[in-house]
Amino acid sequence: MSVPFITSAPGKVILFGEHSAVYDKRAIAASINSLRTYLYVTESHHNSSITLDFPDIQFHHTWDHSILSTIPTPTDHSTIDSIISTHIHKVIKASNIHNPLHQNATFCFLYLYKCIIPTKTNLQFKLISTSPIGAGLGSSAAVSVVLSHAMLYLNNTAPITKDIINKYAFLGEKCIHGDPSGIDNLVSTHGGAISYQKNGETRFLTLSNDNDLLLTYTRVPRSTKILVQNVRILYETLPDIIKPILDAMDRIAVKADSILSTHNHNSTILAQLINLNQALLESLSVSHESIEKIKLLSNQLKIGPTKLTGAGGGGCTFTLIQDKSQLPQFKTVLNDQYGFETIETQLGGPGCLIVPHDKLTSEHIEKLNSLFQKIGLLREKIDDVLLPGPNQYLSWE
Ligand SMILES: Nc1ncnc2c1ncn2[C@@H]1O[C@H](COP(=O)(O)OP(=O)(O)O)[C@@H](O)[C@H]1O
Ligand SMILES: C[C@@](O)(CCOP(=O)(O)O)CC(=O)O
Ligand SMILES: [Mg+2]
Repeated sequence: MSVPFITSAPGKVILFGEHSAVYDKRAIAASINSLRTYLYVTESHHNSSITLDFPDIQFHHTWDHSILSTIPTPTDHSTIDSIISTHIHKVIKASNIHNPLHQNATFCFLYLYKCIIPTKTNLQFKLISTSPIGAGLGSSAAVSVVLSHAMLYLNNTAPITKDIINKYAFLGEKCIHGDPSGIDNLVSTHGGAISYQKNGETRFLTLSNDNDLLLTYTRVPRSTKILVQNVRILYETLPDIIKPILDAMDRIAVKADSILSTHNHNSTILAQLINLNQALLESLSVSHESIEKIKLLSNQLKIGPTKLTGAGGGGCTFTLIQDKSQLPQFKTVLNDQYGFETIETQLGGPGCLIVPHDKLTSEHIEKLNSLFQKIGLLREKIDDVLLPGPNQYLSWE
């Protein structure tokens, strides 16, 4: 068997079009080159079993394969089958898994497992992330991508393409989100910057180098699935009012696409589009007082426009940095007065990557075994061993 090996996928920022993307409107998102999710797959110590070790959400579980074989194998890999879903929920209940984060992750894992590698056993899946979870940075998509990539590698029956990884990652997002647009898994699979419309054209964009953003993590937990459901209720209750709002969000993303597709990015108009998109998201009740605090402060200090990213309700914002003179004060107030975490990052990093079994040396394996044993590691410590880039320790491909 081709273990151990490791896969990884980036987090993402939705620059324009979250929520409206679910209604087939255009959206623009980009990967984050410094925040990634990693999946280390090794042989399991428990015979004929599957073990999940997800320390970021304090979840660890082992199933004997006889339990998993009670779940039927899906035939259609493009949608969630209700009968199979019922069987998986029965296994989750019988396994006494009650925490919603654990249930989401388990359902996603088991559905993809039954689709891609239903007969494989004696495997352990260890997953860690440097990206905040449930924060609007696409952690659910990154989990879906690393699991899909790993299982397709274990299946080893067909060439692995980014398109097939994305297809299964979209299925994984459906397990966690319920009604995803597909933009999160697409950006986490391919990396870079993407202009996307669910039933329209997908275009890869080239971001200019001066895309300095400050990410601010409010530490306010929230569930994308619930936030997306709430917008759906609003849409079905007041369609004549909500449809024009979604149409306006679409036009903002289309305008931003036209600006980002040229080389002289008009930052004044981009700033206006960011502010307009944020205002429309507030009209859908997906903002939060923590987000408003960051937006007001960035305006007061004339840093640049601030907008929530992802489903909202807390989570993260991004601020397009147009004037750095007050940036130290901005970060100090956010960190010390509000207790938020600020992350300076670049957009447009690589998508999903793998270090296959034959590219891991015994030294690499020793280091990975030690790293994945530890919990609560600082982001820098994880990056030193795992982060892909010009000075990478592992041979990512
Ligand atoms: N590092 C991780 N370990 C285990 N599960 C994770 C991890 N990151 C994300 N998840 C799963 O994804 C879910 C969060 O998805 P979601 O609510 O869409 O937030 P996000 O905005 O981060 O995508 C969690 O409930 C959990 O099931
Ligand atoms: C709200 C939405 O537009 C983005 C969700 O992003 P996240 O899961 O909060 O990172 C949903 C979607 O596009 O699938
Ligand atoms: Mg998500």
